[in-house]
Order: sequence, then structure tokens, then C-alpha cells
Amino acid sequence: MEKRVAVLQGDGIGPEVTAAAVKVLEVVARRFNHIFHFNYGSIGGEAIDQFNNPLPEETIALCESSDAVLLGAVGGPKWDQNPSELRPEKGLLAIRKHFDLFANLRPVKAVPSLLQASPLKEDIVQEVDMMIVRELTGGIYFGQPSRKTEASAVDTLVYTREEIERIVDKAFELARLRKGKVTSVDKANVLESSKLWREVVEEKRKGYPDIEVEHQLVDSAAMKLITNPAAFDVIVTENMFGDILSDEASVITGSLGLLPSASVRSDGFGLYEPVHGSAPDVAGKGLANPAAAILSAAMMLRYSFDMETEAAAIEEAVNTVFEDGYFTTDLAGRTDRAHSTKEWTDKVIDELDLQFVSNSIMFSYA
Ligand SMILES: NC(=O)c1ccc[n+]([C@@H]2O[C@H](COP(=O)([O-])OP(=O)(O)OC[C@H]3O[C@@H](n4cnc5c(N)ncnc54)[C@H](O)[C@@H]3O)[C@@H](O)[C@H]2O)c1
Ligand SMILES: CC(C)[C@H](C(=O)O)[C@@H](O)C(=O)O
Ligand SMILES: [Mg+2]
Repeated sequence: MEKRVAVLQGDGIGPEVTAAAVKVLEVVARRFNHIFHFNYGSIGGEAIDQFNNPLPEETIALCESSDAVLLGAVGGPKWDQNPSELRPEKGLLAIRKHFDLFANLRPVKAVPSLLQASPLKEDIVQEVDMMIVRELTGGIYFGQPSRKTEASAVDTLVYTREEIERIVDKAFELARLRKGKVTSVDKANVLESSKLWREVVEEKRKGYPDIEVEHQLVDSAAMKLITNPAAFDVIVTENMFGDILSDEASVITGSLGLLPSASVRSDGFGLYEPVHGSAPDVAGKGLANPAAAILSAAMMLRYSFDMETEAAAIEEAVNTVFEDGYFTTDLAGRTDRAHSTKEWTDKVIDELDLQFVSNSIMFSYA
């Protein structure tokens, strides 16, 4: 297959981790006889520096002419004092909104060889396998009015029934392919938007009688995510709760540098981005863990290109590299055992090559 991938590296560790993901995708293309065209565009702080715009028209046009988008991360101290419209994060929000990428899928799965990297006890972590389904184009991130004066500031949390319906449907559909349970997280004891959210979940569940449904208030959900994370299958929640809970959930696996995500709509087009940010504290030092970006690339193959075998090959290679004891600093601690971003990526590539060799041997014996 021939596919066009827009690569938006962004800021901080964005260029380092997307370079790793592109390298891995190039190996997959070679091994599985695909052609991936990588075309680069600007977003975030570097786009502000070049174009005075965190999401230039050229970038939108590039993404529109692509089959999927691979994104690194945006933001950094250099732009923190900018006015709202000239913040790197505005570019990220704008691209999600422009392409109507309403469903952000954030899988959180324990890696057997990394159980010790979690601050939680092994028996709490080992069975964890959940999918956080975060609504991504509505809620308090986008509601109007949103403004600040010296004396006061306002943000608006608004959801339409339709916006809730489509994300809840997405969660139910995903639960059918998984363990068959949906936990809807809200703050229905206080917020009107959450009351509507809960009503919609109650209506929608009638169409999915095979799925177990529970409602959980966000404060206690945050607690249960740590005390009994294995009890969750699919979590569906609004934009800001999903943002916060997914960073919290990364602690279960051992590092934020492990969590990939897919931001998708209904037609297969998607933007694939690690859950983490631009990590200015480690940028440019070869310390970034590229796993989240590489696993986001695997999600791109699965969800946008329908390449399940290729996606699984990447995931298997990543797991094997961990099993073989290769870690980046965030997982290994600042010790001599830690590998740089490039060394670790090269291990994943070696592993993909090995998989291919052993598969060819198997085929030639068959
Ligand atoms: N999707 C995005 O582009 C995105 C997401 C979150 C934050 N941000 C932006 O990133 C900037 C920094 O935000 P922050 O520090 O709160 O969050 P962050 O996710 O960038 O970093 C949090 C901590 O995790 C570490 N970390 C994150 N990813 C890592 C990786 N792959 N390998 C090793 N360590 C990693 C960092 O070093 C840091 O200590 C801000 O400007 C923020 O707005 C962007
Ligand atoms: C950078 C920021 C706008 C973004 C968000 O809040 O959505 C990030 O935290 C994320 O999780 O993708
Ligand atoms: Mg976040």
C-alpha cells in the first residue's frame, strides 16, 4: 500500500521521538512492501517562530492531503508568556478541532517486564489493560466565553447531546472488541454537563445490552485508578477529565514516555500523538523515551491504514526490547544501564529485522 503521512514534529522532544517513529515506520514499509511518503509540517512553538502562527495554513493543507498525521509534542518555556492565541498549545487544539478528531484513544497496558518501574505494587499493576476514550473537541477547552481580565476569568464547559452521543458510541464499540465493560467518568453530582453526559450514557446503553456499564465520579475514579486499575476496561470521559486521568494512568505503567494515543474521527483519518508533552527538561539530550511515539505510529497503522499485522509487529518488537532489558533513562533511572533515544530505537529496529528473518525461515520451512 502507498500512504502519505504528515509529520508534525513540534517542540522539545517532539523532533527526537517522531524521528524514532519515522525510522521504525521506514523499516515496516521495507519489510512489508509498503510505500510511506513522509512530508514535514510546522506546528506549535516552532511554527510561531517561523510563521507567527501555531497552526499555519500550509500545515493544514499538508494534513488535508495526507492519509494520517504523526505528531510529536508542542510547547515550552520560550512561549509560556505569549498571549493565548500565540501559544503552541493553541495549534494542537486547533488541528484537533479543524479535523474533527473527537475521539482520543489512550490505551494503558501493563508491560510484564516493566512491572518494577511502576511505583505501585506489582500485583496491582500486572493485569492492567484499559482504554481511556477521551472526548477531544468539546468541553471546557473550547467553550465560549473564555477570557481573562485583571479582576476575573471565565472558561465555559459546554457539551451538546450529539457530541456526547458520538464519543459514547465509540466507547461502546471499543468495549465490544475488548472486555465488554464501560466506565463513564463524570461529575454528575455537581456539573450540568455531566448530568447530560450520564443521561446520554443511560440511553445509549440500551443499544449495547452485552456491555456492562458503570458510572463513576471523577474524584473517586482518580483514586480507583491507583488502588484497583485492573478493574477498568474502557473509560469514557470528557475532555479535561480525560487529559488528567490519562497522565495519572501513565504512572501505572512506569512512565509517561510509554503512552501512545490516536485522535480519530469516523472515517479512518487520524492524528497520532504520544500522551506526553514536549518535556523541555530532557529535550535535546538523547534522554527521551521514544516508545510512546513509536507505539502511536503502530496505532496509525492499525486505525488509519488497517495494517494490523504491521502494528502488532511494532508492538511485539517494543515489548521484546523491554524484555531484553533495554530501557531509556525514565525507566532505568539515571544509571549507566540507561540507553539513549537513538540506541533504544535501533534496538527496536534490530528486533523488527529479527522478526522478519525468523518469519521468513518459518515460511521457507512451511
Ligand atoms: N501533546 C502535546 O503536545 C503536549 C502534551 C502535554 C504537554 N504539552 C506541553 O509540553 C510542555 C511541558 O509540559 P509538562 O512538563 O507539564 O509535561 P510533559 O509531558 O512534557 O513532561 C512531564 C514529565 O515527564 C517527562 N517525560 C515526558 N515525556 C517523556 C518521554 N517521552 N521520555 C522521558 N521523559 C518524559 C518529562 O521529562 C517531565 O519530567 C508544556 O508546554 C505543555 O503545554 C504538550
Ligand atoms: C498540550 C495540551 C493542550 C494537551 C491537552 O490538554 O489536550 C495535552 O496535555 C494532551 O494531553 O494532549
Ligand atoms: Mg495531557
